[in-house]
This record gives sequence, structure tokens and C-alpha cells, in this order.
Amino acid sequence: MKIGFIGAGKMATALVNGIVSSKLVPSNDVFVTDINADATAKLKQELNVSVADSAENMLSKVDIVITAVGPKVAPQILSGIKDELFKDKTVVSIAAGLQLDTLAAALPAKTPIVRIMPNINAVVGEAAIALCTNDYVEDSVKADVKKIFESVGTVYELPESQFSIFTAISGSSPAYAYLFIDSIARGAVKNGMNKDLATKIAAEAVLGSAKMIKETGEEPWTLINNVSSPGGTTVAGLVELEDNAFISTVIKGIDATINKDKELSGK
Ligand SMILES: NC(=O)C1=CN([C@@H]2O[C@H](COP(=O)(O)OP(=O)(O)OC[C@H]3O[C@@H](n4cnc5c(N)ncnc54)[C@H](OP(=O)(O)O)[C@@H]3O)[C@@H](O)[C@H]2O)C=CC1
Ligand SMILES: O=C(O)[C@@H]1CCC=N1
Repeated sequence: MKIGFIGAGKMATALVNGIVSSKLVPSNDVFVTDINADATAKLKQELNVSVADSAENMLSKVDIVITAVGPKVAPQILSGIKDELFKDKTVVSIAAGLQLDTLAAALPAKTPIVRIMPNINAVVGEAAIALCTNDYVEDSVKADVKKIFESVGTVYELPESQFSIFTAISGSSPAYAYLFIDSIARGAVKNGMNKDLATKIAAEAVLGSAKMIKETGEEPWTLINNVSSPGGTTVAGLVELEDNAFISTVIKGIDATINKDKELSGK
């Protein structure tokens, strides 16, 4: 299975890193192309992937082409490539907001298309990833695409109607989680702890907390109650956070993310 990436930016780099380090395919069976030659040169140097000088030239060399450019650019690039080059290819898009029917309109009729929403934690093999397809993706091809993304995380097959929500709670949410960890660490710095040490400790505490939710299957509020000793430190902090509308602020952030994803779809 040969895999090509159009766009070698941050998300493509995260995916290529994950795919190569999982040894799913030999590194030179991963192809990259980008208008920015420095981006592809860096990936070649670091991961020994193959570089193509254009999307069109890459297409003849790969089975699966993953567009890792912005939602406005992807249809423009695809519609500029000769129809015959898409024969026996599957097109995968990871762009926020970009819907299957918009992609289909930019491609030859009946092209198999997979829509994916990954997240940047693919770098460490911990992405939560959504997948949906159009009607022309055969089961064996879907299984191959799933295998690619399972090499960097967990894949959830979801109806396309849930993608905006998924983008908020998985595609974008790592940024919000990093912000939360950084804010905890800054609180430690304010009170006199070294930032590097505080960040490491905050990250470990959040990682352990995520593991608790995943592995115990407990409702978060049960776990919150277990941390909150009567008259103790935790409840004092919770009161202050809620006084500043922590929960509704986070929900508004998720709403804004969902709305932006819908806006990007242009529908
Ligand atoms: N970053 C993330 O965490 C996630 C991103 N995504 C999706 O991934 C896609 C890429 O995002 P991200 O990696 O953050 O963005 P980046 O800007 O880092 O990467 C996009 C890359 O594509 C290049 N590019 C632009 N136009 C062309 C073109 N015509 N031909 C070839 N390459 C081109 C850009 O070059 P230049 O910089 O020179 O313009 C850049 O290197 C988006 O659609 C986004 O929605 C999805 C989930 C998570
Ligand atoms: O910010 C963005 O638009 C992309 C999609 C999800 C994460 N990054």
C-alpha cells in the first residue's frame, strides 16, 4: 500500500511521523508533496519518505492520496488534476468542514472518498480519529484506510452529520487540553515552582485523569467527588473555577468550534 500526502504541514507531519514509526509501510512508500519545498525536504531528511514535485506526479505512484491542505484549497487542487490519474485511487481528506459531496464535485464521478478527522496527538500514536466514506469505497479499501489511521490512534466510524461535533471534541480539543495543562502549570509558577517541572507534573496529572475516566468507566462527577475531601483543597478550587463559569466557558468554546466547522463547510 503506497500512501501520498498533498500538503506536508503540521497535521501531515504528525500523521507521517506516526505511520512511519508504527512501521505500517516502509518509509519510502510514503510520498509527500507541498508547494513549500522546505516542508517536504525536512520530512525526507527526518523520516526518509519519498518526495514528489507535484500532486499530479505523485498520483501515479500511490494507491491512497491524503489531502492534508486547508478545506478551501483541497477541492481546487483535486479539480486541477487530470481525471484519468484518479483511476483505482482512493482520495482521503482530513480537512475540517470539507464535506464528502464537496470533494465529490471536485473529482471524477464515482471516485472512492474517505473523510477523516484526525488530531495532532497522532505524533505519539494517541489520536482519536473519525471516519466516514461515500458509496464507492469498497470494504477492503476502507479496511486499508482504517489501518493507516489505526497506526496513529483509535478510529471511530461516524455518520458525516457528527463530524462538526467530533472536530470540536477531538480535532481541536488537544489545543484546549494543552491550554488547560499550561494554565495549571502557570498557577504553579505564580506560586514559585519552575515552569518546566510544573508543566511535566500537570501533564502527568491530566494524563492520569484521562486514563481514570477511560479505564474505570466512572462518570467524571463520581471521580471529582472522590478527589474532593470535605473542607479540603479541591472543593475550594472547584468553587473558584465555577464562580468564573468554567463549565459554561468550555461549552461555549466547543460551540464556537462546531460553528466554525459548519461555516468552513460553506453550507
Ligand atoms: N493541525 C491539526 O491539528 C489538524 C488539522 N486538520 C486539517 O489538516 C489540514 C491541514 O492543516 P495543518 O496541517 O494544520 O495546516 P498547515 O498550514 O500546517 O499545512 C498545510 C500545508 O499545505 C501546504 N499547501 C498549501 N497549498 C498547497 C498546494 N496548493 N499544494 C500543496 N501544498 C499546499 C501549505 O504550504 P504553505 O504553508 O506554504 O501555505 C502547508 O505546508 C486542514 O485542512 C485542517 O483542517 C485536521 C485535524 C487536525
Ligand atoms: O484548527 C483547525 O481548523 C484544524 C482542524 C482541527 C484542528 N485543527
